[in-house]
Amino acid sequence: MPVVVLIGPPGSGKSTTGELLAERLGVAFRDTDADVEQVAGKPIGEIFFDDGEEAFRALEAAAVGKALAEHEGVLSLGGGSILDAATRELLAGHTVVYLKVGLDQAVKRVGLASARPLLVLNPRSQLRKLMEERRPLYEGLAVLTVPTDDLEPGEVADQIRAELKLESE
Ligand SMILES: Nc1ncnc2c1ncn2[C@@H]1O[C@H](COP(=O)(O)OP(=O)(O)OP(=O)(O)O)[C@@H](O)[C@H]1O
Ligand SMILES: O=C(O)C1=C[C@@H](O)[C@@H](O)[C@H](O)C1
Ligand SMILES: [Mg+2]
Repeated sequence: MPVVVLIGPPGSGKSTTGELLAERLGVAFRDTDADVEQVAGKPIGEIFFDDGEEAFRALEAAAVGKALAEHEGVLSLGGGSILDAATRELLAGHTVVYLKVGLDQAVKRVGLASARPLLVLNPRSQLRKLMEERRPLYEGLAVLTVPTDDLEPGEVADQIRAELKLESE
């Protein structure tokens, strides 16, 4: 079972913070977005473009199920993976941490990073919509919520360690 499962919208820092947290705990890091890309043999943007979001979500649900079953370290989930009801059920009993981010910060952060297929056109209004839709799902799944707006990724990682009393291996 993963030590910690990170959830949150695009730009919340799941990949960045997850990698740092794993490093500090001395455990492996895994990101289901990378798992999906490996299975599909192409980047997420191309999966959306060639096969559509539904096909991506099916690959994602399978990747999350597999990672939850076999990964022992820190696991970051794709931002929209919690839209799937079966995935939400699988997350029960896991140490799920919600990385919370405000709209302004999220817009800034995704603007800095590589293209995200759902945010190509008008990232601010797309992000606002998906954050509003998903907030109750993220909140309902989390055993810990960390507001990240005023923290560096390393500080977020340290807060998770402290709040969950996680020891390095
Ligand atoms: N706490 C933070 N403070 C400042 N910048 C951050 C923070 N967390 C992440 N970032 C930056 O924001 C960008 C997006 O972060 P990251 O890719 O980790 O988000 P994500 O939650 O994994 O997004 P996605 O759902 O699209 O995979 C990166 O450029 C990263 O360096
Ligand atoms: O929030 C989302 O729906 C997404 C987030 C990313 O992690 C990727 O899984 C993909 O870009 C979709
Ligand atoms: Mg990510």
